[in-house]
Amino acid sequence: MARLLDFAGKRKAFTYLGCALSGISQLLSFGPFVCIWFVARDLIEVAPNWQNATNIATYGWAAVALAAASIIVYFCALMCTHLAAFRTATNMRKATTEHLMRLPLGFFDTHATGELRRIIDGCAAQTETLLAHMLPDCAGSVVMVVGMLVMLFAFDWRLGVSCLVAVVISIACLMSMMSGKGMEFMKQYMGALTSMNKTGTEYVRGIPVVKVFQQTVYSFKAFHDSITEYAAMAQNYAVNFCRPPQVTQLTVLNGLVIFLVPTAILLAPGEGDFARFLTNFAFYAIFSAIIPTAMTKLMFMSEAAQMAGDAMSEVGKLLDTPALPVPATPRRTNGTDIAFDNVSFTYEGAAAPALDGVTFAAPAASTVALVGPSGSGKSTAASLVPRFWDVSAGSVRIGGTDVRDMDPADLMGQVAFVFQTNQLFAQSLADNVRAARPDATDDEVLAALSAAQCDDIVAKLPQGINTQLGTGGAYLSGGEVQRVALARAILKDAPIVVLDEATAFADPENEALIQRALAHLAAGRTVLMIAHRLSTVVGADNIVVLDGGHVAEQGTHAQLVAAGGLYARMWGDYEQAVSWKIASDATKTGSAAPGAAAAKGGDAR
Ligand SMILES: Nc1ncnc2c1ncn2[C@@H]1O[C@H](COP(=O)(O)OP(=O)(O)OP(=O)(O)O)[C@@H](O)[C@H]1O
Repeated sequence: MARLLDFAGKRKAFTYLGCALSGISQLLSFGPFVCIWFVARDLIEVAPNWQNATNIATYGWAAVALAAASIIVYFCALMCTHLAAFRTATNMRKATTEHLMRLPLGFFDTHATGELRRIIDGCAAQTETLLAHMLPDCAGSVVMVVGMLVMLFAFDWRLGVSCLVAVVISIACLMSMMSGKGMEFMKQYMGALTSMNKTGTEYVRGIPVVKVFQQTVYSFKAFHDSITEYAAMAQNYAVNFCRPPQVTQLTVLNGLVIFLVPTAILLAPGEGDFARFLTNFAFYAIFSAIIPTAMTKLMFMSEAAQMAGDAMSEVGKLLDTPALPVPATPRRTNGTDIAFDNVSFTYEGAAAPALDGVTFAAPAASTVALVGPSGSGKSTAASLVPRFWDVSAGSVRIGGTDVRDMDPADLMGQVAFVFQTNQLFAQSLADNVRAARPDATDDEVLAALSAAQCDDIVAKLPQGINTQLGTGGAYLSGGEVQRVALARAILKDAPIVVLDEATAFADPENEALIQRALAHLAAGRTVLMIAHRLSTVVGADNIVVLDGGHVAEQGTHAQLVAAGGLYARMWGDYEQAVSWKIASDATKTGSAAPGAAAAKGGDAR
């Protein structure tokens, strides 16, 4: 609770004020019952001459005034706790989101999107209910229980004790549900909920695969299993664990009369002042109606506390995940050359290193290409430059400064990274490009788009750069998305550019445009690029060939082809593949009727 309330910042005081007001509201709510006792006493004293009871109206109005005051104070209490609860949830979401930004990328490989969404959003929402409603209700319930005990003994302690039996049984039932086993159940329940969220998100993302292969939800085994596990857990919790104590509690509370009536029948014969005794009995019979309300509030409070406790532990685990270390006294870099010095890197939990003793240099304003078979470590090497991960051994330096010694914001300012798969947000095209530099003007955005060969994209969008992209808006092809990503990198105007497979989704037409955009982006910058299509790296100043995490060879295209090593073999394979494609295109074009060949313009091209 202390850690939770810390998130409220200055609004923490509102929580305390809200709880105090809720307690006052409860005290005021006892008022009408006391008034009823006075009314009953006056009526019984003058019976059957009811007209002699003179203060009935006064007590009636007092009861109405106290009930109204209780409601108004409770409303104010909820206003206060809601103000604190919303701030707490907001600050929690901010803290977790900000912390995510500082975590190494590897964290996102081991934590699914659905799981993180539940922690950031779901957990904050879970604490909202506790702080906004349950906590003031709990404060009110505590006052209610204490007040109830005072009231129970104020008029006739023997009738009070008979009501108390139900309260004691009810509290025992609550305690049994909150016991060690109950907490364990709640943890498992929350775990099942998280797993369902996680696999559910993966399922939604995988729907295209499910549809293409004509599968059903049952074939998405992880999702199906998590639903059945959740259902079994919820049923087990509700039916086997909670039902016996709940049934006992509700029966006892709603059957208070079971204890009260026999006690009254036993005591009545020995009473000297029977009228007073009858008044007290009437009071207890009416007052006992609020006992179930108090106990139900306590029950909801205990459930909300368990859920908030679980939420806090999830949020705590996320916030305790170590962020990438930030240097105490960051060093600035003077140059834009990149140097890998004996770099080794092993993924968490992996048996073998992805990179082992990799050394190469990319002088300022040069273009260096990373090539090699699949899984040789190209993407891993590229990710070490902007510190998506930290090296296990050796160092990556920019302008002679180890990237780990640089201020992360400074490092990010120096490097533009174009990913293999690029994410466009459901915003306008302009805002998507502006993600690289939020203060860029429309003219600067247009210039970047034009340099990235996106003029045709802007021209075909109904509202130009202000057209909404994504759900409910315009859709772009893979190659077009790639060019927009290059526009982002151009707008960022960083001196170092890392390109991970920039032509991955390009058709021949798009590839030509992307190559032109790349030429624009590379001018005067240090470029580290990964490309599978070897044609795109022929002009690179240096080609580093990786194989199994080692540098197999490096040099210019001509030098490597002449050396007759791995690159020469890859180049040979590439040329063969291209000649096969040309041959198959020629066959297709040749065998088709002239009209069909014209219609198949794309193939002929
Ligand atoms: N997040 C990860 N966790 C564990 N191992 C990983 C992770 N990412 C990559 N690897 C492993 O590290 C090695 C290098 O992978 P990397 O993606 O850098 O290769 P690559 O040369 O870029 O491959 P490709 O050309 O297919 O994209 C591979 O053996 C891969 O299985």
